[in-house]
Amino acid sequence: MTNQEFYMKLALQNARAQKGQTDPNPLVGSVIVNEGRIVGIGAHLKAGEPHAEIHALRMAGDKAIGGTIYVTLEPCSYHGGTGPCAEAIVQAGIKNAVIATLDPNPLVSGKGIEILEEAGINVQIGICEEESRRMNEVFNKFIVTKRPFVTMKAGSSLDGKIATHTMESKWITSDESRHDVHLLRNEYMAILVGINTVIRDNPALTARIPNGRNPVRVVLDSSLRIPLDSIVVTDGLAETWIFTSQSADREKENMLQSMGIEVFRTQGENKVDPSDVLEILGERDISSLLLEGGGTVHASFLERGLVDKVVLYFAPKLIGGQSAPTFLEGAGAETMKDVVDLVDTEIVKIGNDFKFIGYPVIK
Ligand SMILES: Nc1c(/N=C/[C@@H](O)[C@H](O)[C@H](O)COP(=O)(O)O)[nH]c(=O)[nH]c1=O
Repeated sequence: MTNQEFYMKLALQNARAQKGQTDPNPLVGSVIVNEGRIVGIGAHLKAGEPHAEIHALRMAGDKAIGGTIYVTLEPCSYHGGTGPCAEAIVQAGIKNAVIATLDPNPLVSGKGIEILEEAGINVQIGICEEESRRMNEVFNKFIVTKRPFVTMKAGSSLDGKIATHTMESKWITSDESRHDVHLLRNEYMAILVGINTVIRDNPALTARIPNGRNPVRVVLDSSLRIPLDSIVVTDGLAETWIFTSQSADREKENMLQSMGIEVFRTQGENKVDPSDVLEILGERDISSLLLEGGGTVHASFLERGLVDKVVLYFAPKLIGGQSAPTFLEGAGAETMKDVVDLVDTEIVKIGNDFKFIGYPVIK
């Protein structure tokens, strides 16, 4: 590992530690080094608060003069909350800038670099670029498409079942895995389930970890079948947004709204189109969405190419049963050329379970 990679990885580590706090802003970290010593470290902590570079420059003070700044994302060039970082870096007397990746926002990409270079600062781009881009996979998608980054999550047996054929499902995966799921929920701004999951499991869908941030609970319910005494309707622990269709009962809609539940009537006569859901969530500045099933919902997003990432928790169990539900239902692939391929895959052990992560190839 080169010196530059060492300092950039330290900046990445500081950025990553803020996951779940900075939405809808990206995760950004910065380290300032002068004569072989770290003189400033910073991370963007919360949207609206100072950027990572500003924190690092404040810590470095005069020791920034003649130093090198490492930043995981191109310094901003527009007047955000604390003024443009690129100009602050110039004012502080920094001599070299090492940047992991350019800003994905086409409106500003490259402008920060220009300000640095015009001031005579040596700029190097691309150190740990892939790691930085993957860390901000949510921001990178949302800032360009204004649609949430969608992760499909399931907990299942080795044979892909999410319940027995008698619909028993508590629990398939281990406590450690389910704790990891709550860490995942904490990172996402919204979590989505189909109405069958609400009726069958009556889930809370909250992030039950210390200082956990509960995502907005999104329920696809085309004919407003949701029981009024469901936890997601009555617990008040997080917002619940229900997406329904034109044919849904108005009376039920009014009843839910009187209980503080937002109901979105999408354009479909009897169905809710996932694309409409993503468009509305994007308009409400939801930059990340976790799909928690069931299999029909997963299929409806996956077959439209709307899933950006797959996270599967497999327990070393075999459930079997032709009618036992799996985490992916729907019509399914006709031929092998229609299957969904996953790339950049990773498998980690969690207790006796293992967690699979992969990225669908969008055809
Ligand atoms: N049955 C299982 C899961 N089940 C996932 C969903 O079907 C549940 O309704 C949802 O996680 C319940 O949310 P809660 O009420 O907030 O706990 N998911 C898992 O990873 N492992 C399982 O063994």
